[in-house]
Amino acid sequence: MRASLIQIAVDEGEPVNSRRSRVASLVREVSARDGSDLVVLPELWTTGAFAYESFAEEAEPLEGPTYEAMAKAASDAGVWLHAGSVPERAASDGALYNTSLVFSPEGELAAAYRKIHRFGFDKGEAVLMAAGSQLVTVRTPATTLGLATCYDLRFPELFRGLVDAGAEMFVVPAGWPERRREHWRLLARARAVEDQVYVLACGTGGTHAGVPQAGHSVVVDPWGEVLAEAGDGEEVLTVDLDPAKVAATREQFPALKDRLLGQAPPPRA
Ligand SMILES: NC(=O)CCC(=O)C(=O)O
Repeated sequence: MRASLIQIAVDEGEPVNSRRSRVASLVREVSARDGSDLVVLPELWTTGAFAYESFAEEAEPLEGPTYEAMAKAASDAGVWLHAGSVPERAASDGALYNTSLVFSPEGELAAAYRKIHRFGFDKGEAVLMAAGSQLVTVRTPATTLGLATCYDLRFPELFRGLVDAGAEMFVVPAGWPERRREHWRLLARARAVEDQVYVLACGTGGTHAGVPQAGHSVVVDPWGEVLAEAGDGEEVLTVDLDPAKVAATREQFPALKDRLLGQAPPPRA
């Protein structure tokens, strides 16, 4: 299985419509050039994850312009496409969500994941957006993807939930800032090692809303080895993955079997 992560540079000088068509073209070009089975884009690449004032302005219904452009790009390219996330204005409750979209090679929506942990504490995304409440996995012919977004990476219990739901590959779009780049690199490897899965973590480059982005999209294997890592500009990482390595790693080093599943945690001394 071949995966390509497209680390987009999100700079505010580029209008959202131009970036949307540019990214759709990139999905087609990269898939054709590299023979990718799965293409991954970052979090909130239309606005930038820190461009809080643009969220409401650029919000889209689920089946909005980004959905349409990405569904078409996936079917034109014939790839599974994790299209990163969009600021979604929900038809049901009018709330704003940070929603990831995954399309099948036929251009059908395979899954939508609303980010559960919103970043910003008492400002930014944490107050502007509503929280998702459901774990989402996607069964593809090659593997089962577990979905998470950016700040979610700091919450290992979410990923354990995805493992229990059958995930073998975590796909994590992000808009992580340069200032905490080492947290990003560390946490991506930690999630891979503790859950014995592949981690495909795709961030943004560039600077928006005055926040330089970390870049450093990374692919980690179930043993914690970094298979590929980007720099801080716009860049494509293409990597061959062996889904069977997940089961092999879990058999060779069966630490997941030692979890205290269904038991209360040990009492305090
Ligand atoms: N967009 C985000 O979720 C940013 C997360 C972040 O900056 C951090 O966890 O640190």
